[in-house]
Amino acid sequence: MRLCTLFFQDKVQHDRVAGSQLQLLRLLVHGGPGTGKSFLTKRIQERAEEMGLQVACMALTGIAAGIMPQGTTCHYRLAIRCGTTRRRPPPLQREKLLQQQEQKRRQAAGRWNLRP
Ligand SMILES: Nc1ncnc2c1ncn2[C@@H]1O[C@H](COP(=O)(O)OP(=O)(O)OP(=O)(O)O)[C@@H](O)[C@H]1O
Repeated sequence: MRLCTLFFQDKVQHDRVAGSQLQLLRLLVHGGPGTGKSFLTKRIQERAEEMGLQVACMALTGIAAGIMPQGTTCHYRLAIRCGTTRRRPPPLQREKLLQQQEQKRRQAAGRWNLRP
C-alpha cells in the first residue's frame, strides 16, 4: 500500500501545483478470475478515503458491484437507460410493417418450396 499512498500523494501535489481543484482520476482494475481485483480495489479505496479523496466504485455487473464498498453498476452510476428508446410505430404503420413481414415470410416459404 506504500505505492498506493505515494501515487495519491503525488497526484494531489501535482493537481495542487497545476491548479486549485483536484482533477478527476479514473482507474480501471482489470484481470482474470481470482487475480486480486477486489482486494486491490478495496485497498485503493481505503487509502484514498483516508486521504480525504472521494471514491466511486463501478462494475459492469451487479454481482461485481456488490462486492465493492458502495459499489454500483456503471449503468446505474452514469444513469444509462437500459432498453430501447425507439417508440412503437403508430398503429397504421405497424399494420403495414406486419403486412410486409408476412409478405417476406411467404416469399421465403415459396423460395424453399414450403407451405406458406
Ligand atoms: N495482494 C494480496 N495479498 C494477499 N492476498 C491477496 C492479494 N490479492 C488477492 N488476495 C487474495 O486472493 C483472493 C482472490 O482475490 P480477489 O477476490 O480480490 O480476486 P478477484 O480478481 O476480485 O476475483 P474474481 O474475479 O473472482 O472476482 C482473495 O482471497 C484475496 O484475499
